[in-house]
This record gives sequence, C-alpha cells and structure tokens, in this order.
Amino acid sequence: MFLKGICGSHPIIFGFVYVVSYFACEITSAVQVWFLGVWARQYENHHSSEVAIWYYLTGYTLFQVLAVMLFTISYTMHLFGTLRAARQIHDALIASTLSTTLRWLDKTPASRIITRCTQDIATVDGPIAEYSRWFFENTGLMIIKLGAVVVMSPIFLVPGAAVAVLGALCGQFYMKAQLSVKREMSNAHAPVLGHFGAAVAGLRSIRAFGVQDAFRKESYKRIDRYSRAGLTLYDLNRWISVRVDALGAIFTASLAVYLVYGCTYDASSIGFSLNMAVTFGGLIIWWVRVLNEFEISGNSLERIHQYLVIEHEPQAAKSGIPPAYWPASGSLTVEKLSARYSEDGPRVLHEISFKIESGERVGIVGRTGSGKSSLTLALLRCILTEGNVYYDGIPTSSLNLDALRSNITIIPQIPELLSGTLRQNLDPFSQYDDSVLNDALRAAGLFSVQSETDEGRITLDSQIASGGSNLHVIDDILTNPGDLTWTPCLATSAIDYQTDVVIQTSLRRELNKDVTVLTIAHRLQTIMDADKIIVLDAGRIVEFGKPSDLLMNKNGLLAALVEESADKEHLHALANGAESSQTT
Ligand SMILES: Nc1ncnc2c1ncn2[C@@H]1O[C@H](COP(=O)(O)OP(=O)(O)OP(=O)(O)O)[C@@H](O)[C@H]1O
Repeated sequence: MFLKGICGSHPIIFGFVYVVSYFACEITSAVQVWFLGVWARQYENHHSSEVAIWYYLTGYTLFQVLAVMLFTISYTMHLFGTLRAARQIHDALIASTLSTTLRWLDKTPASRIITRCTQDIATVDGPIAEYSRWFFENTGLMIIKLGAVVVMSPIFLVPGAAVAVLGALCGQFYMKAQLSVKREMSNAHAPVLGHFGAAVAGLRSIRAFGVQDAFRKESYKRIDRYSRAGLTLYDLNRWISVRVDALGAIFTASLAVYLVYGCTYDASSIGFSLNMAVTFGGLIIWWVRVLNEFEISGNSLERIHQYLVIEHEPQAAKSGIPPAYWPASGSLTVEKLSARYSEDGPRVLHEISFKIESGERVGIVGRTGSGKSSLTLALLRCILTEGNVYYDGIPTSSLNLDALRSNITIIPQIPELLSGTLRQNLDPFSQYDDSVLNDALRAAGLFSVQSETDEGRITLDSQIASGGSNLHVIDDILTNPGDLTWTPCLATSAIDYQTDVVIQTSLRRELNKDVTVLTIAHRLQTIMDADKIIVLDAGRIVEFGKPSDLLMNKNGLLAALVEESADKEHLHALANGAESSQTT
C-alpha cells in the first residue's frame, strides 16, 4: 500500500529513476574514496611538484558535486513519494470510514477510529516515511560496500555474505525478544504516571490519612516493574550490539590480515578496501535496528489497512441517478418493509406497509423499542432492509444513496453540530449570505426563544462546541428544503417543551404544502393534530389512521397511551381538531 503510494501512477519510471539515482549516488561516493587513493598513489611514484593537483582536486570535486546532485534527486523523489503515499492512505482511510455502514460504526468505538486517523496516520507521515528511506539506504549501502570489497578481493564474497546472514539472524532474535519487552514497557508506563497523577491530585487526603508509606511503596512497585522491562531492553540492545559489532570487526580484521599478508595490493587499494569493510561492519547493526523500527511502525499501516477492507455502503452508480424532476411530490409508499441491523441479527421491523400522500403530516408513536428510529433508518437505507419503499413512485432501492438522503431531511433529537461558528455549521460550503442564514434562523424560531438584548444570545458568529449542546435543531431547514422531513421530537432534556412548540410551529409555517412531514414523537401533544398517526409495537404497525378515528377504539394502543398521560383531555381535543389552531 505504501509502496504503491510512493510510486504513484508511473511506478516503473518512478522506481527506476529513484533506485538508479540512489545507487548512482552511493557508487559515486565510493568512487570518490577510491579516487582519493589514486591521487595519493601519485606521490609514491612522482615528485610532489609533478602531481597535477588541480586535475585531481577538480576530479574529486566533480565526484562530490555529482553525488550531491544524485542524492538531491533521489531524496526529493522519496520526499514527494512519501508525501503522496501518506496523502493517499489518509484519503483512503477517511473515505472508507465515512462510507462504512451504520452497523460498523455502531460496533467500533469512536476512540479507535480517532486513533487510526491521528496516531497511525502520524506514523505514516513521519516514522514510516523516514524508516523506509533509511532501510532502503542502509540496504543499498551495504550492498555497495560489500560489492567494493569483493571487487578488490573476490575471495571475501563468502565471508561477507556469511557476516550479513549471521547479522540478520542475530537481528531476528533481537527483534522477537524486544517486541514483547517493549510491549511490557508500554503496559507498565501508564500505571506509573496514573499513580503519580493520583497521588498529586489527592495529596491532602493522603497526608490526612497518613498513608504516604503505602503510596510510596505502591509507586516503587510500579516503577520497578517499568524499570525491569527498561533494563531488559537495554540489555537486549547491548546483546545485539556486541554480537553485530564483533561480526563486523572479525570481518574487517580478517580482511586486513589478508590484504597485508596474503596479496600484493598497493597501500591506497588496501586503504580503500578497509574503509569499505569497516563501514560495512558498522552498517549491519543499523540495518537491524532500522528494519526493526520499520517493522514496528509498519503495524500502523496494517491497522489502517484493516479499516480499508471494512463493509461499505453501496457506491453511487449511473443507474441510480433519479430523473431531474424527482421528487415532484413527497408521496411515500411502503410495502412489506422489514429491517435488521446486521445480517445475522433479528428483524426489528416486520413487513410494514403503509401509504402516505404528498404533503401529509404523519405522527409515529410507540413504546420504547417499538421500532420508530429503525423505521427512519430503514427509509434512508441505513440498515439492512427487505421489501419495497417507493418515494414519489421510484423504488428507493434503485436510487443512489446520496440522491435518496439529500431529499429526505432528518431533524434529529440530538443535534449533530461540529465545533466552529454557527455560520460554518449552517452553511458548511459557504453558499449563502448572512441575510439568508439569518432568515433561516428566524424561520427555525431561534429569535423567538431569545431576545435581541440577551447577553449570551446566539448569532451567526457564536462559537459552537463539538456536539453543539447549546443549540437545537435549526440547520436542516436551510440546507435542505426536501420533500420529506422527519422530526423526532423529544420529551427529554434535549428539547424542552417550549423549544418543541417553536420547532413544530416553524415547521408548519415554513415548509410548503407538498412537504411530507413524519414526526416521531415521545410527547403525544406534538402529533395529536397530525393528519394520520402510525402506532408501532414490536416492529409492527398496530394502528394507522386519523387520530380521532384511532382514539375511538378504546382498546387501541394510542387510546391506551393517551389514557396514561396526564393531559388526556387536551390530547383528545387536539385530535378532534378543537385546539389545533392554538398550537399552530
Ligand atoms: N444499533 C442497534 N443494533 C441492534 N439492534 C438495535 C439497534 N438499535 C435498536 N435496535 C433494536 O431495534 C428495535 C427497535 O428499536 P428502535 O430504537 O428503533 O425503537 P424506538 O421505538 O425508536 O425506541 P426509542 O423510543 O427508545 O428510541 C429494538 O429491539 C432495539 O433493541
């Protein structure tokens, strides 16, 4: 995933230029060292006045300039490649999370998603980009250094390869051992800080009860646990360093012995070979460490990848685009609609059928768990459904989800407001000017629940905290004058009675005649003057009709609900149309 991102849309060209520029840079650096030897050799056979210093100095400088240029090319490519990879991975993660199913969001803790999008993405941006470069660099350098040694003394190919293999084997041991030690360290870290924090916060109580000793002992115990893991990690590092350094030293020493006693190379060639061998030996330990860090930070990529292969909602297709005139009316026909939250979960709606004409106001009531919210989600295709729903004559199952959902407005019981100004929340795409926004707020009834002189009154520039607990449902009226509106109205603290009345009044006044309004109500007063009422029970429609008709059935569920409420006379009057004008 990461490599694909680095290489972009022309992986072969990118990979070729990158690898060639990098290797050419390192080879140039090695040749530069060799060239120094050539230069030094001139003084063995010639008098110093005969050595053309400018020639060698220019040659040396040119090698240097060439190496810098090649390095710049490969580094710039790596930089832009990793930026592109990080951006692509981030975009893919956000797109995947935002287009997942409600079910997945239900069962995945928000904190875990936030960690993926922050901590793991930060690892892709930083450490993975760096370690990938170092790993590639170190691998390339080792090959070149060993290659240079082998070119001078081919006999050293075998010991060189053996040293590399032995170093890699030690590295394997080290990596396996230190992974669990590091995990233990991070487990032991939080308790130390937590206990220290608790002790500082409760210092007075600790002293008042004279339990300093107990706290101190507990603190030492936790610090010991952390230090024990820390010491083991330190020892592991010594373990690998001693072995890998020893391997490098044995290799260089044996090469030195061979070059001095076993062959007839001149001093400068021997110097070059030893230089390469020493740096090769020193690189092994770095290679192991970088590989280890790369592998650890690679876990973030793995975790992100897990979030890319989650379940998703159907993608928008050309065939799902509705005709331009749609929806011409807000009529809704539901046939045998069943729904469940997951493939293997129980049905929460059972073959529900009803028909609502355009412009009707329909109330939906039922006891807790009867399926009111599930019906909303089923109409929006947020959960798994069977059966047919026709919205203005078109089956919603054939529509793209964005087309369907942008034509059904939900005014939720708990507002989904983001941190920012009220203006940004109302008009996230900056499409409207202030007068339109203020009109919407007025229409939503905001100005009738606060006066011009209120000190803390809400304006377009008011800052909204995440979740917007101080503001209620006002934004949908502006952003979506769709044909179907749901208003789940609550008798909870989220919306008090006064606000509920304001919202209902605004909805009645502002929405034009052919807007169909479905209101999920916990407060019967809100829907008693509706055109029709659907009564749900255990996922089935048990009553459907005009409120006054339903109330005639004394054994009916609506009648029972009304009987249970304190203001039943008022509700009866509303149902019979006597007080509807008062509410509106
Ligand atoms: N996220 C979910 N996952 C699985 N089952 C769910 C989920 N949400 C609701 N249910 C189940 O669906 C059924 C209908 O619940 P729903 O929330 O639609 O009822 P409701 O009438 O809206 O209730 P309330 O008045 O409490 O909001 C219940 O049996 C409930 O347990």
